[in-house]
Amino acid sequence: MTQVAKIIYTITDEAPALATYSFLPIVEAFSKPANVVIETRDISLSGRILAVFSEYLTDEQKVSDDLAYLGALATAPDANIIKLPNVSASMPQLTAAISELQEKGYKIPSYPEEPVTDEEKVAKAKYDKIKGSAVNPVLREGNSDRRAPKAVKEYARKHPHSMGAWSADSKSHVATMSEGDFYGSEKSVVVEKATSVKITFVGADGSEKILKEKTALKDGEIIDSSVMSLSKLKSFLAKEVADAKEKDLLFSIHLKATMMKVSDPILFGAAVSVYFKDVFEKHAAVFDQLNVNPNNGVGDLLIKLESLDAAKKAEILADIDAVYAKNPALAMVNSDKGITNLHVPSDVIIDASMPAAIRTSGQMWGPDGKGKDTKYVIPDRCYSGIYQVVIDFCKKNGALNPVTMGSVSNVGLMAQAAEEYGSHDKTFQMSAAGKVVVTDESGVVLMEQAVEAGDIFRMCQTKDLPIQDWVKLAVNRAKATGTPAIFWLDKNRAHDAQIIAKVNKYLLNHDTAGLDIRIMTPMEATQFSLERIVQGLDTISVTGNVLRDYNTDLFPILEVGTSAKMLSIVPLMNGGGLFETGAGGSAPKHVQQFLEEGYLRWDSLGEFLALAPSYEHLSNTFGNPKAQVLADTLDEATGKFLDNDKSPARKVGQIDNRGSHFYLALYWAQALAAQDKDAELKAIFTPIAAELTANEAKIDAELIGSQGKPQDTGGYYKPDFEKASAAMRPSATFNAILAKI
Ligand SMILES: NC(=O)C1=CN([C@@H]2O[C@H](COP(=O)(O)OP(=O)(O)OC[C@H]3O[C@@H](n4cnc5c(N)ncnc54)[C@H](OP(=O)(O)O)[C@@H]3O)[C@@H](O)[C@H]2O)C=CC1
Ligand SMILES: O=C(O)CCC(=O)C(=O)O
Ligand SMILES: [Mg+2]
Repeated sequence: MTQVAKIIYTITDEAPALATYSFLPIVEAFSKPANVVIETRDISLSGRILAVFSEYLTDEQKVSDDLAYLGALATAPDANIIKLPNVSASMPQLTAAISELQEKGYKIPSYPEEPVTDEEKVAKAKYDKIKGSAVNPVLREGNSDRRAPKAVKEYARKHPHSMGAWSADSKSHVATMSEGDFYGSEKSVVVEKATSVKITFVGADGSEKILKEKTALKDGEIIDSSVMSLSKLKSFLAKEVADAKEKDLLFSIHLKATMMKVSDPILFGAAVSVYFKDVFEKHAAVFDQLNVNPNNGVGDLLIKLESLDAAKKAEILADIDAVYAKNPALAMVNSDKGITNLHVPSDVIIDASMPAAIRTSGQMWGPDGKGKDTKYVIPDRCYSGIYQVVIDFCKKNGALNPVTMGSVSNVGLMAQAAEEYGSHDKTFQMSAAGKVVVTDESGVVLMEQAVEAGDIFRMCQTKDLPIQDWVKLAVNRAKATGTPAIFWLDKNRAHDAQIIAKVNKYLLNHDTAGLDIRIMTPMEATQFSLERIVQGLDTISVTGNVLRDYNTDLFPILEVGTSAKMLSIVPLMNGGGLFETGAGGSAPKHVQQFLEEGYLRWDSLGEFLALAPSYEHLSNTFGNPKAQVLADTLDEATGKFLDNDKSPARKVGQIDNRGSHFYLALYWAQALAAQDKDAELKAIFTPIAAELTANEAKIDAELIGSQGKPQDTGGYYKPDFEKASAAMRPSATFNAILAKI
């Protein structure tokens, strides 16, 4: 164990990174008198790019590989990490970040789309590792416990967010495949003893190609394989495009192209190429020349058209317009700017996009900027059914009511890259027909899947110790709350059947007398939880990694308006603590608003909620009672913050993120001044609280006064520290008081 009681605060991207310029100085100031050191580690997209391309940089430009450091730390017993959301980059985000860094004088290579030289091949491999959800799987050496704290739930009951009314004859629905998907093809095996497996493609002509030489497996590990048929996917999509047109619905597709960085961009690209079939067929030669890849969306296509001569460009744009006229209208991401659901693969991320639509009467926005019933295309059947159950429930019972509804918390199996979210290095698109074979060390065939050219083969791993830990966490939460805990598992899925056997086995290790623990299919569990929710009753959802992600946006967005207000704890399996903030992402829309209007809507409640258990954990691991005082007073301050409604509003002239930080600091200092557990902290914070209280109106005026004009942070993916700090800390009075601590 190291001697210094240390919390690592992560530097990330977009809105949470901006918030950090204002909030971190407060955290540092309040921690210092309690002998708690706050260190930062940069896991932003730009930081991660620079860390792995050192050889292209000058000595001054080189940075340390903080993600590697944190990955190792996460397995240490004294780890204490506050993890803010970071960008899980899609291709368009990655290329934008690379360009920004190049413009700033970093001589890193561009993304080699078609690498030829060895150097290009290495660069592409490095970028592909940075792409997508590259941070969370590294840090998540534990399972997840996410819930809306009582104070947050009470706040929502007192200040209910808007909920769009539901009509019984809403035509909105989920469209999902009936065959040829991952669900339909899944095979699963448990290896009793540690071994390693090889994944090989065997062509119809008998030729062999090793897809992955070696994947190490531990005792009792579950492995699965499944296939998405590209031809069945495309015919399904074509049928749904036609059906949306006939039923006069908006067409939308909901995927997780960030976290599922290999498979889902291909699914997204299939939707783009099916919807815009006429354009892609007619202009195939030009698109080939321009390196157009439908997986990167229409946005990327439009950028590439810029390099054509005016006549050719006009012709293609006219053909695109003809497609819009012929096909159903697309759901919009931003109707003012003409950005559709098919523009950017990372603009529509299922965990946030589906609940947002359900909250808005089951509608999305059409090209005319008006809400309209929508077809929600979620190709694979594994989890799509839960959203249809919620839609049916709202059609029958009307919108849920935040004032009276209960809560669905989550205990999620996540540790050690569990299930689909760890499958990237074992996911491949097939270039020819044949079969994919998974063999163990002794050459025994464990699984075999038939494939056609274009199909996606995927293998997942789920380790046994994380499953044991997850079952334990579920039992502990059920005991602590007296609430039913439902395992969302479908015995008809090969993978889930293996998990069910392990759950039944490991539940026997615990005293479950008097607890209500059940196993239901995801669709049954959704129905059961909703029936309870409308009676004001709580239910724990105990789920695998994907449903952990989906449920921790779905229920919070309906219950408390946003997943930003979630407590999100990851008890690391080796004893450390990872405290994630909220359950949502990096809210790119908020950055745009800040740059244009000087108003930052990001709600840091997730950061406040994460920090308290982090201090508490630190107090326990390092025997530092002052840290416990910080935790208790921070909780008190957060309660008062909610009572007094000091979260950011939405518009210029009202309190924003920076104002919310001031109020938290004010209430925190007041709570530290009022407590009697630690005389030293009381003495330090009494004058600070008095000064903050006396200057409340002045500070508030300085903060509000800075709003309403464009801001310069010196960069999007790599802001300039001085400029961003100045923009985020505009109250000289507040800064001067903080400096006195
Ligand atoms: N843990 C992580 O690291 C995660 C990272 N991401 C990444 O975030 C980026 C954007 O993803 P996206 O799906 O758009 O998700 P976001 O959560 O960033 O945005 C969706 C919407 O959620 C609301 N929201 C989320 N957090 C807050 C907050 N703290 N305060 C106020 N509102 C909030 C806003 O909604 P409204 O406008 O309705 O108020 C926002 O526009 C992607 O790059 C993605 O990879 C996504 C999820 C998790
Ligand atoms: O890692 C990511 O890309 C997103 C994570 C996420 O959405 C979640 O854990 O809720
Ligand atoms: Mg999520």
